[in-house]
Amino acid sequence: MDAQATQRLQCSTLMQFERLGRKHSDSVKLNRGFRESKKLRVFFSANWQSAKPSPSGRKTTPIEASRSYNNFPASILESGGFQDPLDEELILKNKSQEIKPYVNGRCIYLVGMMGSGKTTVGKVLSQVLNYSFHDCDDLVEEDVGGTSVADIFKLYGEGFFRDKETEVLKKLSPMHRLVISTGGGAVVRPINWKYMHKGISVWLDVPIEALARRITAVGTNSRPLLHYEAGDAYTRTLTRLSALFEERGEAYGNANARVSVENIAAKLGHRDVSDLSPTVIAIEALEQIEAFLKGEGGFYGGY
Ligand SMILES: Nc1ncnc2c1ncn2[C@@H]1O[C@H](COP(=O)(O)OP(=O)(O)OP(=O)(O)O)[C@@H](O)[C@H]1O
Ligand SMILES: O=C(O)C1=C[C@@H](O)[C@@H](O)[C@H](O)C1
Repeated sequence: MDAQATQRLQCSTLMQFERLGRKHSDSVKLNRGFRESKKLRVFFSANWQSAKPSPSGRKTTPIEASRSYNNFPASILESGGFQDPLDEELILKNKSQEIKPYVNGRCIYLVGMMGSGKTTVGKVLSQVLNYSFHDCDDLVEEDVGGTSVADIFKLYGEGFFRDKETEVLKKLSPMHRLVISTGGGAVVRPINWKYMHKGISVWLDVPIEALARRITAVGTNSRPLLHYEAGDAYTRTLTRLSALFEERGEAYGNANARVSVENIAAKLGHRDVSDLSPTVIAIEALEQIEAFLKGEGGFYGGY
């Protein structure tokens, strides 16, 4: 990235913090040493915290953000937690506007295990980027005359399903301005990566235990690969997911960007990844996409 582009990005994030600060309070202190020390620290006053309770009734804690210039733009989530949904929405909107020109219409492919939130987070991303959302499983079902994924597995077998999945990815690959939730197993076929690499791929990395909890809550009817193990529902799901992840963990690593919900939770001081809203995860996805674009070598330089 050239120096001018770097400077533009710094200014934009700085302004984003400033805008947030002005919206809520006049008492934002920006560390004056930022440019010299190459660090930005933003403090929102305790004043603001008491003047503006979160709609959920939770008391928000003072926010402190520390940005390292070296890995700029590192996640805005290091701020210590924007617990107000309105703040999350605003940050998401600003971030999407900031990086949209650089994404330049490329499709975003979300990959990850079953239940990792590809559909939920994908819809948030598509809305904020003004892209269309597509779910590969739905497209396969349509292609097979409205047959459910579970029935496709039962009637025609997994190989047939995987062929259809590849066909769908091939059809999507020349398109633009889509957010695509891929099937959990789409990563295993190298040919699928050829298609997905036409866009930007993002791996939603969620711990197996959290996946098993989510899936157990909604049931495994639509997830035929989870129908085999014995035991209670949670243990069965966990066992099967663990085996699948053993096979696929490496393949998910082919994605251009990785969103680790464990990392987000750690940054925000949450003990449970289930406390993270889809909006916060979407913000991190945009941050990681941005980091990928920076690393593409010269892409930002054209702007
Ligand atoms: N951030 C989140 N916190 C808690 N629950 C979530 C979160 N994101 C998604 N879920 C829940 O987890 C379940 C699976 O989510 P979703 O359908 O988005 O995952 P998916 O990756 O698209 O799954 P699949 O590949 O199996 O279709 C849903 O019940 C959803 O409501
Ligand atoms: O993880 C998988 O292999 C799958 C995930 C689902 O999205 C579906 O694509 C199908 O049930 C297979």
